[in-house]
Amino acid sequence: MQSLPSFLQAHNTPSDIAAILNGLMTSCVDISNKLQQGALAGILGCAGEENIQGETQKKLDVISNDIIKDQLASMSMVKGMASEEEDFPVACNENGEYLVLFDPLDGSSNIDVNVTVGTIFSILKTTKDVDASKPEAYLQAGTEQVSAGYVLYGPSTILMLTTGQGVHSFAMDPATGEFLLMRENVQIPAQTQEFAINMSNQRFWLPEMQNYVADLLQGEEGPLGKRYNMRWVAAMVAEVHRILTRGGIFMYPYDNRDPSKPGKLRLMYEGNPMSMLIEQAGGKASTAHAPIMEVTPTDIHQRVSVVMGSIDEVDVALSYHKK
Ligand SMILES: O=P(O)(O)OC[C@H]1O[C@](O)(COP(=O)(O)O)[C@@H](O)[C@@H]1O
Ligand SMILES: [Mg+2]
Ligand SMILES: [Mg+2]
Repeated sequence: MQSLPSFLQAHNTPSDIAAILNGLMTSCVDISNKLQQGALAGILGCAGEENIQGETQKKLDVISNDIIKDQLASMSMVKGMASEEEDFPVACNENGEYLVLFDPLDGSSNIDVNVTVGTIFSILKTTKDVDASKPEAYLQAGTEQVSAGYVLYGPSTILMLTTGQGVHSFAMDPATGEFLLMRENVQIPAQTQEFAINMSNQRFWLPEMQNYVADLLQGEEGPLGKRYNMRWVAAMVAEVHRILTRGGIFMYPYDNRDPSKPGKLRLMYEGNPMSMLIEQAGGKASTAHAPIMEVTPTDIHQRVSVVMGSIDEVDVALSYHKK
């Protein structure tokens, strides 16, 4: 089986991008091992701090963030990084030409209940003259990403990766820490009968989303004419992984719980990288009004509403927003 470094080489991945990806995987092996140790290592529970988004940080949010930060800071091609768990971007190496944005631990409310979590990353190209300590340096649209992916820590540890030429999956061999190629050119089925949304927020959604989900729930007796199943893991990595594996639609729509936040998920650390994966696998990713990757970012921590997955089903959801 082909290892990640030899796959990247065989696919002529620019050496700097390959080095960043291999470096990120070194960090993810470390995070995977920490998660395996779990309670035995005394690393579950809260860190006693809040991140810039006002969310309580878990110890493992902080540990994972530090692992990735230390790794990237040592890499000459990394100009700077921005993390969901860091208030401000971190400038790294002056001569670097790449920026790395990441959600070190996605789905962190799952940690204490021993359920799937993940790491999400996005890589942008920059120039040597930018000031990577400034948020403005990172405000590129998702269409500019040169690579994106996630590592899922579940029953096995899996990498889903794109460098703009399809989506490929790798499984970590726990004995060696190597990521080995499992599937090339993953494709999402165009149609689905499975949706994922946090139904407890229903009363906060806009009427368009209320109407679409009401029709999903009517099944074969409703206008969509088919019976749907529902899943909610509470980790975007797991929801997107399910969609890349067997199709589906995942939504974290705008809601009016807090009018200052157009959705819960973060554009730069979650929305953009996951959209690149979904679109590279033949799916579609939208805010409900525009492609997520075409949103012009104004803040590194900004939120975005998300409707992504099987292309035909996403189009059905979007049709409710045009009515
Ligand atoms: O609390 P909810 O509504 O179930 O939220 C779940 C969503 O929040 C997230 O956990 C947010 O990510 P973080 O854990 O990185 O903050 C997503 O992965 C997931 O889709
Ligand atoms: Mg997250
Ligand atoms: Mg997180």
